[in-house]
Amino acid sequence: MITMKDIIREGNPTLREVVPEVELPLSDDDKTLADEMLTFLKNSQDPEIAEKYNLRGGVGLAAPQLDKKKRMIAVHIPNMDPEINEPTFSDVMINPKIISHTVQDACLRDGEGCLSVDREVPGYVVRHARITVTYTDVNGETQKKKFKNYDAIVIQHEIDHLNGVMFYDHINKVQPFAINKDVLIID
Ligand SMILES: O=C(O)C[C@@H](Cc1ccccc1)[C@H](O)SCc1ccccc1
Ligand code: NI
Repeated sequence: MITMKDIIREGNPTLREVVPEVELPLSDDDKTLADEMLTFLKNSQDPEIAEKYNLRGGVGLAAPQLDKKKRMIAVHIPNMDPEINEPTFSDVMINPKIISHTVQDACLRDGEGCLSVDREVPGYVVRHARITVTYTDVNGETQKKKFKNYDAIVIQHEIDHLNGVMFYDHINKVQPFAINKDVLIID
């Protein structure tokens, strides 16, 4: 079971590497890794399990955060409507690629954090408002999906991890909350 001790922190050079594609068809080890990554996110969102194992809540996790140099990310985004128990999106994305995006940008009003960063870094993290992503799923099927709003932000945060990019790289160093007027602010 993945716990916080398995997640590498900023300063580890792996977080700054562009990691290679996952070889297909998936090996048994990679299938196990994919399953464990998604299970970590579900555990981290379960109050009892998270407390028992001292897990930080996460909606996304990239293999390099586990010191695994592979282009693999897990995403498990709960529905904001507490009445709806189903996540808005939950999958492991292998060799994900943003094939198109809007000119319009977006950012989270509250900024971003990272399981590999044990500090607050305030500021707007400006990203594409909507993206189209292709990836291979754990069954070897090619997927092409469109994402917007929070889901698009999370997936871009995770794909950044495959390219050695940290969320604070996107924050304006001089004016962290300066954004141009047509950037969509997501609550
Ligand atoms: O470190 C990671 O990659 C996982 C991040 C992803 C993320 C953070 C902020 C904005 C978008 C994506 C964790 O999910 S950070 C913890 C968290 C948990 C719930 C909601 C927002 C952030
Ligand atoms: Ni992160």
